[in-house]
Amino acid sequence: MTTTDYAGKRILITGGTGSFGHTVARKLLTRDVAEIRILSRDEAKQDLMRHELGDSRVRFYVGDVRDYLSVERASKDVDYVFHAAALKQVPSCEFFPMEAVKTNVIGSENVVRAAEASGVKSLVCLSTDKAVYPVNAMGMTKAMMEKVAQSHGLNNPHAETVVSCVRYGNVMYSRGSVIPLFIRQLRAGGRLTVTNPAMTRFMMSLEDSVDLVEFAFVNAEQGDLFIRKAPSCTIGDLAQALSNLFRVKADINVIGTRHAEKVSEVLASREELSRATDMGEYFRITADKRDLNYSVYVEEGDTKQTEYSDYDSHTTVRLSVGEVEDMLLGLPEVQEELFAAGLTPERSDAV
Ligand SMILES: O=c1ccn([C@@H]2O[C@H](COP(=O)(O)OP(=O)(O)O[C@H]3O[C@H](CO)[C@@H](O)[C@H](O)[C@H]3O)[C@@H](O)[C@H]2O)c(=O)[nH]1
Repeated sequence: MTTTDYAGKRILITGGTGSFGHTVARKLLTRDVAEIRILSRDEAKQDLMRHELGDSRVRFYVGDVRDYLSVERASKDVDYVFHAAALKQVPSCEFFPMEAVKTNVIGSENVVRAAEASGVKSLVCLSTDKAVYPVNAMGMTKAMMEKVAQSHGLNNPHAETVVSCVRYGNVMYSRGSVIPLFIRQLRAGGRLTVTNPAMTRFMMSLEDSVDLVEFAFVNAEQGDLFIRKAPSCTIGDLAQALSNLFRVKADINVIGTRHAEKVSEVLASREELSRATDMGEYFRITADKRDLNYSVYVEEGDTKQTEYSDYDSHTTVRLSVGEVEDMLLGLPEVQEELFAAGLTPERSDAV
């Protein structure tokens, strides 16, 4: 999709008041879009966003993806949908798994159904690496969301709406995540709560994640799932990089892993990679498009799977402490935090 493909189009962002929604909306407003709709539950956040963006092309719909009618209303006459509404916090989903089912699974099905009913051209659903070999309710429900998205094409060969998914790693400085937490702790004296210094996570900027969704809109065929290749770092190195930037000698307090955390994450499994296309910075993983008549397919085991290994945050390109500092310095939020602390946003030697 080129810039002009958005011209005159209506775009719906579910869960649109979050950091992803803000970034996408800002980007789209620089193009000639007819309308951006934000569907979300929190009217106060909507009001804040309305004032921040100050553009009459942005319209706000109070509603909940759990409620089909509210999704249907927001989807009417829409061309493209970014489905970002989700329960994303691992610990809260552990305590309230059925709430995760309602939003992430049933809510996503509502979004798919409403998109098809409204003749939407393309819908991209945002998923996470935690959906691969999931061990927590957040990941399990996101894995189910991916299945719901893929089954749309399987069950509707003449579907009008192309439904695809993208999987992210950790989006740096996202709300409630470890980077803003460590910064707060550094600015409050430097006692850092580190779960396990050896844990690794894929690191992506918000811009990278928005690019990934746009890539999906341009390239998606029914049921595709896209990932963007990403480097990783250990949480110990992340803590060290932030300590260096904020010139604070951190006092590391190892608190142990939280509910249902993994020591590393997998962005794509070996089984998926065996049917993926390497597109340079991205992988396209196609849906298994066989129907239920398995007997008509040639009986051949998939030997290719053994040639691949998981795309795992322990084995992908590993960032050094200095490289993590460079990535952090590229984030406007970290620059602002450094200015607020009276510091110059630049690399510094280990403290
Ligand atoms: O006080 C803390 C909190 C977290 N961590 C560690 O920091 C890493 C990142 O944690 P966090 O930023 O909370 O992210 P995740 O739990 O990995 O989950 C995030 O990343 C997912 C993608 O994998 C998103 O889907 C989720 O919404 C988002 O919360 C993990 O290794 C944590 O163990 C600490 O060391 N100390």
